Amino acid sequence: MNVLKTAIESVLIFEPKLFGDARGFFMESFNQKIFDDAVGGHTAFVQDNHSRSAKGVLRGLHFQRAPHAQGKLVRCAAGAVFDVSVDIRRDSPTFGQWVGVELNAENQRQLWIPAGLAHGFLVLSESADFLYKTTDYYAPQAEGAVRWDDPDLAIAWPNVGMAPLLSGKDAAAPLLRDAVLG
Ligand SMILES: Cc1cn([C@H]2C[C@H](O)[C@@H](COP(=O)(O)OP(=O)(O)O[C@H]3O[C@H](C)C(=O)[C@H](O)[C@H]3O)O2)c(=O)[nH]c1=O
Repeated sequence: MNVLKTAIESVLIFEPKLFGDARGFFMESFNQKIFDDAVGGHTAFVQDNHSRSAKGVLRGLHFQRAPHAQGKLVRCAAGAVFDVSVDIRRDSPTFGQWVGVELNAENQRQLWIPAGLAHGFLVLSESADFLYKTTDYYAPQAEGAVRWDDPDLAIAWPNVGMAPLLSGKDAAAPLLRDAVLG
């Protein structure tokens, strides 16, 4: 497992080792010891999620407020997505900065998004199966969202030849300054 740092402290890219042969491939998609060593301490996951989306679907930018903030270890098992993490921690030196990385079934890359950051992704392939582990349970009463196209964030979403397909919730999401500072 190769671990890469990003522009946001503690947001990490994991590149698992794929063992290919005539049958296909094998990889360890999660190893608790490797993960804990990489993030610097034991991290317990309590929930696994799986969503499937068509091309052009954009889910996000979402977060759960404390004390229900979720750390997320995300990957794209089939297809390809542009995955984004945004630092919305008001006291962070990288507040308002974002990291974007393509996760796909070829590279099987994973992104670690610590609790307190917002997360979203745009589907690049005809369909994408998105799997992730979370460090806390779903708490809809604590859910927050930030607009995917917030001009202060200026996220460089790839052009997939269509307007993003959003849920009603995401289409109505507030700007970061209203979601977090307001
Ligand atoms: C997240 C979640 C949702 N649900 C139910 C609630 C709704 O009836 C349905 C769809 O929920 P939602 O539209 O919020 O799903 P996404 O838009 O994929 O939300 C996720 O998208 C971004 C990318 C994230 O990082 C979060 O994990 C999460 O906010 O699943 C559950 O039962 N449990 C859950 O943990």
